[in-house]
Amino acid sequence: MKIESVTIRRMSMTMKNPFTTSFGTIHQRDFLLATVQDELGNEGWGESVAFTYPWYSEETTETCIHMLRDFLIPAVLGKTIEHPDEVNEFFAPIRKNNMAKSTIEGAVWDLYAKRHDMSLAEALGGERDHIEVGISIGIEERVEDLLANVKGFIDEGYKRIKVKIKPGQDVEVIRAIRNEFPDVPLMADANSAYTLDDAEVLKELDQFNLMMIEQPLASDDIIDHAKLQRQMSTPICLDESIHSLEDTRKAVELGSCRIINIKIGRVGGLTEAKKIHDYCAAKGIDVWCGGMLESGIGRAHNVALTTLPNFTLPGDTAGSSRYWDQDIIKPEVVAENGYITVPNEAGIGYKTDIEAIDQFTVDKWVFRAE
Ligand SMILES: O=C(O)CCC(=O)c1ccccc1C(=O)O
Ligand SMILES: [Mg+2]
Repeated sequence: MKIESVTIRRMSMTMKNPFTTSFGTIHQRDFLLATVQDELGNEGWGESVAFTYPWYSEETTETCIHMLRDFLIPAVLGKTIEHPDEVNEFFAPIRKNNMAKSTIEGAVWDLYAKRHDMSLAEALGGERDHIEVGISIGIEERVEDLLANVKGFIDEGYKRIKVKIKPGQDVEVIRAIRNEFPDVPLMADANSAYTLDDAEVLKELDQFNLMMIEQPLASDDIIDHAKLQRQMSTPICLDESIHSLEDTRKAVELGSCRIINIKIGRVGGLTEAKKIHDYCAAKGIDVWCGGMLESGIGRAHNVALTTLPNFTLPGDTAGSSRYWDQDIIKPEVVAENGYITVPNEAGIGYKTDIEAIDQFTVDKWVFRAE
């Protein structure tokens, strides 16, 4: 298939509820959508998960626009591609910028699946017709509000509860949840808010039978995580530290984690995500699919990826209604009793709602092959 055109849209969607991490609160979700078109008029869609502020990683919406316009789109425009794995080869000379790369790569995967009349899940080699999902709950100032949120999501049937923690809002918060909900599958995500100096506090979390603690230490660290894992019985899960299969191999060899959160954007696309999945399957490391407060398009990619067999733990891909009053796909992603049914239709399997997309578009650029 020939890449005839690429369209980039800058989107801005208001979140139903603000989401607070150890870094701050997100009210407005600004992100990019990419549409790639082939010579037959088929269209594939991808989403950039970068935020406007570089708190989670160094990438931002603006750096993604720069990378896409000046390097990544020129690398694929007019090219004939047999399989989406080839996109990685075109991007190989360009360092890092994984979220920017993933925007196009994801769109090419969707295009490829549609062109071959398969679902994206099928194109990836997925095996499940439904996936188990959990929920990620932001920090609340009042523990009562957090407990009410936790209860609401347990009642909705989510398969595991993840809460954000930060220094000063950790052991007591988890204790309060455990007191109320002694058996709920529970985990904590620190988004790199601690250092090894906090090991004593982190070790206190061992008493609460958590499924895991996600990214307690620095976003670029695997050494200290290995030291911490040796002192803690709770499995460590890495998120921010893992950008590639190579990072995964090193973290696993060092013993820096026992679980990996795979985010398509963070690792540069579905091809790399699948490689990490396969490696972890061979090494007996469980993986789950992380979330980045995606719109329906990124969410659909997450659903498809999660159909691979080693996604053995519920991920963060909750239903659209957790994030949006109105999503940009039809139907929206629905989580029912903690399960999302994987769509059978070609590509991402959900229709893009172009009216809604236009409504949330604040800028748009079209690039055509010569
Ligand atoms: O619900 C979601 O999409 C995931 C929420 C979440 O935990 C998160 C949201 C934004 C940035 C980073 C993270 C994270 O997993 O660390
Ligand atoms: Mg995380």
